[in-house]
Amino acid sequence: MKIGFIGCGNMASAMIGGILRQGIFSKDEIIVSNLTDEGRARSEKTLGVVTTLNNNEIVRSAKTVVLAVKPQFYEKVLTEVHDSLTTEHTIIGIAPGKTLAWLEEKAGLPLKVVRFMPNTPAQVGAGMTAVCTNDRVSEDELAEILKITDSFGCTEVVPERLMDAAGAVGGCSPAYVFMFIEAMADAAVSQGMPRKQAYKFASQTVLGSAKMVLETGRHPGDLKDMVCSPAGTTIEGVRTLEKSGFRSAVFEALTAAAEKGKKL
Ligand SMILES: NC(=O)c1ccc[n+]([C@@H]2O[C@H](COP(=O)([O-])OP(=O)(O)OC[C@H]3O[C@@H](n4cnc5c(N)ncnc54)[C@H](O)[C@@H]3O)[C@@H](O)[C@H]2O)c1
Ligand code: PRO
Repeated sequence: MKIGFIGCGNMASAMIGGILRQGIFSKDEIIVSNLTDEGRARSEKTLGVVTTLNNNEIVRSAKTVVLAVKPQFYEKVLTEVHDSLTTEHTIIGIAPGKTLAWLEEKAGLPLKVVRFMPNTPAQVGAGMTAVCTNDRVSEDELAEILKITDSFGCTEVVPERLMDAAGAVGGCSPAYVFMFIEAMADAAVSQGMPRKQAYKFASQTVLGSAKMVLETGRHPGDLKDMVCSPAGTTIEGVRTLEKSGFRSAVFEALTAAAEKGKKL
């Protein structure tokens, strides 16, 4: 086995999807653990990878192990697999708040530790992942790790002190963008547009606007100004968004998410 995932829910499935699509590893080189037989059957059916109910089997069969359970279960899982871990292992944490030092301490031996902060758009190969490592991970090993994260989207290597910021602007923000899309579509529906068409307009507009920021390299404010005709329709919407505290609401939401990450 090349890689093992302890827990195979939303995030693990999204990452494995990219790894398989890009041919980084094959189905028989990936092992995942599930809590129940139903979960195991689901992972086999949807991903076709090797499955087990035994977390120690993951650690015994793969040298790279991703901890893909909720942060509340990290300590329990690390205690459970402690005796199977060796200094040859690379442990990858994907939970907010679980630092490199914390992961190494709970693993109980000096090993390679990596943190990913991915997001759910990884499911469609358009993820954004922050990566940091401890100093046992060499440049060559990091390059291999980046092949994994690049398979499900874009990657930025960041210093660990930026992982909570990355969690907010990358990990959590899809939820806020989906809320924005939903609200835009609701408004279009209230103006008479069919629901399905409203989602298409809202989603494609978010996608296209993001693409403009990425591809033109122009300042978002500049791109916003291009849309606002003098005495036109858009600037009226800008006025009401500013009045409703739109920017501040987004600022506060991301700050709250980053601060929560520091406490987990
Ligand atoms: N969902 C996101 O947007 C996102 C983004 C970035 C990081 N993360 C992080 O990814 C991790 C997983 O999140 P998720 O959204 O995939 O959660 P999830 O609930 O979808 O998946 C977790 C899976 O782990 C399984 N599990 C729980 N305890 C287990 C155990 N002891 N052994 C084996 N399996 C066990 C659960 O049955 C579940 O299938 C979390 O730490 C989360 O913070 C999530
Ligand atoms: N989702 C996880 C959470 O809500 C981590 C980032 C995105 O905690």
